[in-house]
Amino acid sequence: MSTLPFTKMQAQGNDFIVLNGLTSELPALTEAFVRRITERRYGIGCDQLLVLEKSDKADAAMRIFNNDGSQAANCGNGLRCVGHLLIQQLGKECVSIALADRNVNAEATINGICVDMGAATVTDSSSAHVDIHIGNEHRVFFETTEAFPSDRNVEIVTGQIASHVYIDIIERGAGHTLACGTGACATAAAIWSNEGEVRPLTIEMPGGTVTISGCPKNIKLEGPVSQTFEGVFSL
Ligand SMILES: N[C@@H](CCC[C@H](N)C(=O)O)C(=O)O
Repeated sequence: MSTLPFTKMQAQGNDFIVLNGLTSELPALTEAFVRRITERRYGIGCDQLLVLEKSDKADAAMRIFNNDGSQAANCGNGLRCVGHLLIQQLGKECVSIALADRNVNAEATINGICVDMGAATVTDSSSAHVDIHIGNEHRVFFETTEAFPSDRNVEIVTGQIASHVYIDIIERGAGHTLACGTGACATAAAIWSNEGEVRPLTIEMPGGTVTISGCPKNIKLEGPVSQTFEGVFSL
């Protein structure tokens, strides 16, 4: 039986398996394989599988798979976790990570890891919600008077006190999660759009807190991450 090395990481309880294709040979990333390794009882278990590959335009390319087997275009918490791993492995202060539609930079700060997420764009809105594109798609609800869509990530604003914003999350492809990095960015971008003012916000999620700063053209996502364990998966 062959084995596959993996690293388990988390950011505010949003948990990831990282497979490093820069240092090990990977199996075919079929939907069946993704569902098996991400399953919490028969596999290792996680919200998202992150796969690192070689890139000619960044320190590494990152592919993202939800635990239902679907692929995703962005993952803010995953970028912070992989940023932390690459900073340690490469001994650099700042690392670059390539996604399908953008390159992001990650650096270590006093508060954990900060990632320059690139642009977050408002694509639609109603009195109840604002839609945001940040590589992947989000609908941020300020009132729950409309049905939740299943084709995008959903953030529900449950309270706001000054610059502290409380949200719940239902992720496309992973269901309820304790935190979502792109969801935190989308929430800030939706609030900036509604208020007509750009200011740093603290986003409080069920699993922990992140800070959002920068501006809609380049949102910064910052907060702690940790490596929880390393192991080998039996193929
Ligand atoms: N947890 C992530 C988002 C992961 C992908 C998302 N479920 C999608 O399908 O777009 C984050 O931290 O951003």
